[in-house]
Amino acid sequence: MVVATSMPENKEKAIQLDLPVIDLSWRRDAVKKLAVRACEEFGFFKVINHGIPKEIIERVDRKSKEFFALPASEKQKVGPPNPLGYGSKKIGPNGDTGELEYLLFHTNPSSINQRVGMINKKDPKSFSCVANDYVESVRELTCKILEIIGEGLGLYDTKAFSRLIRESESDSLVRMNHYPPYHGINAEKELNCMNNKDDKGYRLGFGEHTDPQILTVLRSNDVEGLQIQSPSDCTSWIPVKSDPSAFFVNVGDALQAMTNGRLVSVRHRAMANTKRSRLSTMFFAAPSLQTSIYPLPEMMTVDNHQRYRPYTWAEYKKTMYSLRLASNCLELFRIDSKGNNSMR
Ligand SMILES: C=C1C[C@]23C[C@@]1(O)CC[C@H]2[C@@]12CC[C@H](O)[C@@](C)(C(=O)O1)[C@H]2[C@@H]3C(=O)O
Ligand SMILES: O=C(O)CCC(=O)C(=O)O
Ligand SMILES: [Fe+2]
Repeated sequence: MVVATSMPENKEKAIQLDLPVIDLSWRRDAVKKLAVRACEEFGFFKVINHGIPKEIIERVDRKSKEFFALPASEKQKVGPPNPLGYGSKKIGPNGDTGELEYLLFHTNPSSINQRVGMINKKDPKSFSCVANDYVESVRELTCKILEIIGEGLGLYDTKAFSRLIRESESDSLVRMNHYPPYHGINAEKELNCMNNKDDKGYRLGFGEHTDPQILTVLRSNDVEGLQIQSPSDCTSWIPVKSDPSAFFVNVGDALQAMTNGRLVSVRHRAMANTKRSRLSTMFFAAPSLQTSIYPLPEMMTVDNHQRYRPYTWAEYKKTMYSLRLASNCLELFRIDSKGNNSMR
């Protein structure tokens, strides 16, 4: 049910919407139908009863909080985000900025060990062990969700997506974002004069974009901020109610391409709250660099021609890193009904 609640002057409509919730303890038959429907309509859903032990989640939350509380000089020891490392306010290589700091790592255990070993010299393994345990549990959850989606789509090979993430060469990433609160004596007043804020005075934390990978699995603390673009209207943003006990799943560009546009890579953004820190952790599930991504034959029919040209994940990454955050990278790989592509 969609309800327009207000029409603020900044032209962005605030809408309320019941976002899809998938309970993994439900019957498989129901879960697969609902997951596919959610990915078609919103490109997004919330997962509850996911089975990831509370201790794994609590430990990663604690480590992330401890890391971001360190002095800047300590955090910088991780190295600048090129693109992996520790970053503050700068997002990507093309001038994008946001009110956040972050850690971005490859998910293979040695990548995390190498980079974070620099921080806690007394106990170099503690951050990496906690992060690696988290990554492995969330990788498993991601594969389970991808298999549910594969079944829901009626694929002959229901593991076609999950196999790419289980590969040892998978290029999956993990990101920890910290959106600090905005203090200062005149915080509220200053915010009212700032650009990059919404009608509640929240500042833009991470600007609008789609995720380029196959699937993103996100978890956050209880501070809201994530918003997804309404499927029916590109100027409306739907705030996602925070739920630290749940995971939030969104379709990425590669899954949109492999399903020939049936599942949608949703545009989303994160706002920074004025009063409290938002902490979020994302697992970006990606294939290996040499994997060829193309619409699966089962996703094409006489009425639905091939919508994207084949590309390797390495080619897509190169293109995406040449673009600004808000760009629509997948559009450059689209082909029309005559098979023409604008990039070639
Ligand atoms: C501005 C950029 C940051 C980004 C790479 C890009 O050139 C465009 C896509 C951005 C994004 C969004 C989702 C993920 O957070 C991310 C790690 C990714 O794979 O694509 C970031 C990139 C980044 O921060 O390096
Ligand atoms: O931090 C968040 O809540 C979302 C961040 C995000 O979308 C991203 O890092 O790609
Ligand atoms: Fe994202």
